[in-house]
Amino acid sequence: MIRFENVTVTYADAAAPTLDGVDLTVPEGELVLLVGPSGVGKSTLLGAVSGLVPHFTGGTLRGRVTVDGRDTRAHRPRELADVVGTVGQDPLAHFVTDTVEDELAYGMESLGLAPAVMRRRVEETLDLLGLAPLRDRPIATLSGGQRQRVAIGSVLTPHPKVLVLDEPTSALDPAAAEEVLAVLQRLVHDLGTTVLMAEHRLERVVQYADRVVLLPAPGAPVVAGPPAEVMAVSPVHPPVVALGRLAGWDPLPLTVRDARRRAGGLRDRLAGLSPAAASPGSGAAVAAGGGPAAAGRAPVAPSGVRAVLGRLVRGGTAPPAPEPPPAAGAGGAGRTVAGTRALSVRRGRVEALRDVGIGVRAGETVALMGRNGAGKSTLLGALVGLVEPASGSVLVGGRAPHRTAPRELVRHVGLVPQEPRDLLYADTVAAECAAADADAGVAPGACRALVSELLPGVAGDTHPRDLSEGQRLALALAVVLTGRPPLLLLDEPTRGLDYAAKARLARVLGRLAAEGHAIVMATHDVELAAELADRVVVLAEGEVVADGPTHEVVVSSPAFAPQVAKILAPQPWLTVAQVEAAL
Ligand SMILES: Nc1ncnc2c1ncn2[C@@H]1O[C@H](COP(=O)(O)OP(=O)(O)OP(=O)(O)O)[C@@H](O)[C@H]1O
Ligand SMILES: Nc1ncnc2c1ncn2[C@@H]1O[C@H](COP(=O)(O)OP(=O)(O)OP(=O)(O)O)[C@@H](O)[C@H]1O
Repeated sequence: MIRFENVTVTYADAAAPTLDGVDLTVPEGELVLLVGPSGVGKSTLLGAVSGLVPHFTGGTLRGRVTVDGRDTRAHRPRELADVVGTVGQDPLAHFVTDTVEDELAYGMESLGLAPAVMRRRVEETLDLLGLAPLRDRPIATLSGGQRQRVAIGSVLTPHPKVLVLDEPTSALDPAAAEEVLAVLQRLVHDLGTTVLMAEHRLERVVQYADRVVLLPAPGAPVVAGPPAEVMAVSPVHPPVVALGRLAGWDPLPLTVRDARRRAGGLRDRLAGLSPAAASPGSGAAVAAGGGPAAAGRAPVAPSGVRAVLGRLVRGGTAPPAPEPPPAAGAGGAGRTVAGTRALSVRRGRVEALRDVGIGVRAGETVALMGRNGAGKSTLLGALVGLVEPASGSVLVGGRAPHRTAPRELVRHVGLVPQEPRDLLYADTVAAECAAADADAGVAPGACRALVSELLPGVAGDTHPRDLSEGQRLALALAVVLTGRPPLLLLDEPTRGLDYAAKARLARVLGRLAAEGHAIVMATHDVELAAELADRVVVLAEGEVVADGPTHEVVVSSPAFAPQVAKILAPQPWLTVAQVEAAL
């Protein structure tokens, strides 16, 4: 159904091709998973199928890509729309209407489907994706995960033969991700739909794949085959595979269930041992950047987030340095740096937070978890003064954020928003980093070194808009981390990041926590939470429903337990690193 014949894609001004001589066949009615490190070219490959590459991205495509017999270079994306449905990494960029219901109908309208069919499919899709309560909502008021569901729903309704999905579960809570994958699998099985999907969270998806296609390194030949065979050699693999490789299991299990069946011996070896406290904060491997370049482009759109936070103190005099973080007690958390008391927040008609009381201490890393729309981003927003309390109070560094001047507030708190684009405004990575260094009043080069530590190989002269998703997130993280605020807020900080990059992020954050910075991250990434958080706070419909040490909260919940915990239960292990250290 999809065919690549000797396909080479080279972006304008790039030193080397992003894809080089790719040959690939995706048969009709298969679910094929595309995997590979951050920035390797997965989105580029998907774009060549939907026609976005090179029609919208520029650059050159040599060779031939056909979808259902149509050459994607000869057909613009619009002319492929009846065959291919595409969900990109940034759904917001592709929404064409204002409300949920209209967006679900739009694709069918442009294909001229009968009104009765349209009506039926909209209703089906609203139910399928849990969107019925949101049907009249303006899309602009939806949470990140709610938007991602709408984006997925809007490509399902026209029933295209081919679905091309770029990290479709990145903003979804674990249960929603399972639902979406079950829906996709049903389309593949029942309708013969062909699905090509790129994902980083392999623990969520690999068991649904008929085949896996691996891009191992930029420009390297693709490796395609049955999931277990590719996972055995892949540089990116889920914890279940990492554990299987560590324990020498053969064949390699891809599911928790298969791994549990083989785990008896490993459990025996681990009996009587206990997980050592993780110490991620050591060593700074700094690699130089290098790679493709892009010409100057229009600035990335500004946004409310940036206007209020972080990057506002630009030009002119350097801002006051951030307050040094209060010292943490040896091995334990220090004094409270931020907190809420009986906090309620309204957003439009929605009571997004209700009676929330939490405190965050110096040196503590807190994971905020909970369903899409539970109020996680709203809580982070309240901590930086982006949203006002309806009742109750918020204090950060002793101040009420919404009443504190931004210039003062940035000394106490920094936020990496869910959409990293919102934070970036310069024309190049280098300029962005220079501004971040100046804003923070630190030596030039600090931000750039952080970018390279998080994700080696990001070229300094690239326009932030041309970065891959993971590269852009690494840049946004570096910009905020350069400011070293005492309270660091991260909204879903792993989109586009491969496992190695996540481990490096964990190391950087671990270092900051050890120095006394407090970290609060809203995340659906249960593996990251297990690795990094001391404490997990679970929100449900705006209320705190659990708050406690990570191992207690996540292990007691099937939705939030990491793979290793499920495999080795009832033993107390959460991560492969813990198991490896103990053996
Ligand atoms: N429009 C563009 N112009 C120039 N370079 C680009 C453009 N789009 C992507 N690139 C570069 O091509 C490389 C591959 O990017 P791509 O988005 O395909 O990677 P990816 O594997 O999808 O990454 P991620 O996992 O982070 O989403 C990156 O180095 C990126 O900077
Ligand atoms: N401007 C707005 N008007 C109306 N409702 C809003 C607005 N902004 C957010 N909401 C609603 O408030 C609730 C909380 O949203 P929030 O973004 O805090 O959720 P979240 O837990 O971060 O979700 P996700 O996991 O999907 O990112 C959601 O139901 C959302 O639809």
